[in-house]
Amino acid sequence: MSVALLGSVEEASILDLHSGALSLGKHFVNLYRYFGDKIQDIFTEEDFALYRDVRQRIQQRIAQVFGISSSAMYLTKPTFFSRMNSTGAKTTHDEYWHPHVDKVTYGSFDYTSLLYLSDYSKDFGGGRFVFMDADSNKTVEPRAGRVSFFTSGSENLHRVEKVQWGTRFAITISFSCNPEHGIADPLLGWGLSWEQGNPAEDRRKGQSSSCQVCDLQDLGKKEVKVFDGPAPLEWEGQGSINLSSLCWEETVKLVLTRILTAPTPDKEPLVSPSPTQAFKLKARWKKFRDAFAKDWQGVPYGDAHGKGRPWDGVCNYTQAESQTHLRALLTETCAEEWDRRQKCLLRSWFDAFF
Ligand SMILES: O=C(O)CCC(=O)C(=O)O
Ligand SMILES: [Fe+2]
Repeated sequence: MSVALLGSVEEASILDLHSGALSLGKHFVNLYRYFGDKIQDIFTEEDFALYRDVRQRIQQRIAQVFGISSSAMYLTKPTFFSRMNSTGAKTTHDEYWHPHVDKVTYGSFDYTSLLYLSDYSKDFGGGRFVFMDADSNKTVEPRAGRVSFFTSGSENLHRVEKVQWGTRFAITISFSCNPEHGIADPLLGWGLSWEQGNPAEDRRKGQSSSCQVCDLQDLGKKEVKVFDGPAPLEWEGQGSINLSSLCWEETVKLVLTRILTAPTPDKEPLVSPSPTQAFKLKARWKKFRDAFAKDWQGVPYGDAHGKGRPWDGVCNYTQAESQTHLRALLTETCAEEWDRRQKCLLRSWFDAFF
């Protein structure tokens, strides 16, 4: 399976190796469920090893930069490849450009990392990542091999500019400090034993799921047409999969491989902590809360950004509810994480090679 597969429909799309979720037009399909043991024609063990090694390398780097123990970080979900292009979003879950806080959107995230797989201004235009800061926005230009990482709370409100042309690939890999939110690395074998359950899902039982597995299971019952060759026009948007595109896009694989083999250079962090940062951040919490209320005035949060994004289960509430939730989150974070967070660098990035 592949990032290239993401190219089979013309809008923003995601591929989650953990759950097997792949967005196709207005739907999600579960690749593991769909392909069963044929998944071995699509993915290889090496693909999964590559993904796992990149994940480990990013995790170690985050731990090092933020001064925490790598063993206290747990891979959490959703973790996914994304593909964005300039074609208008077909569903609200494609609307990646809204300002958001990952902790609110995804629930379990404590640290977000984004590994970019294509170059701003060469492979695509627009599509820069913007930290929406109180004083001024700070922008990260995606570059193949660049990893941007940051704490997932409201100190890092952000958005992605709309992609103007070309195609932008990235992987979102996120970590939780709560072992309860941990998931295992994806394994090729999951595709073979999907019916017996997915170990990562089992570990999350009893927890409000932010993943789309339920939707996928429903979708799994529907017919998805698989064909070889170009998609007949009338199948477009009907969840068709082009088998000929089911291979790792070579450039993407190359980038991942180069990341693993290159030494990690020491680079200045994108944003350095300052003595006054703690004060600024406290103001930031308030500003965010106010901005949040204004931005989403009259818009049920779930409709605009939650229900439309099946992996955003955590956001399926109204604006008033989301504000209550956010307030609770702020209080909780202030109490439990504030000290730790303000001691940390809040953001950093490195280029894995170049
Ligand atoms: O792809 C990116 O640069 C960021 C995407 C993002 O903010 C998200 O998925 O939460
Ligand atoms: Fe985000």
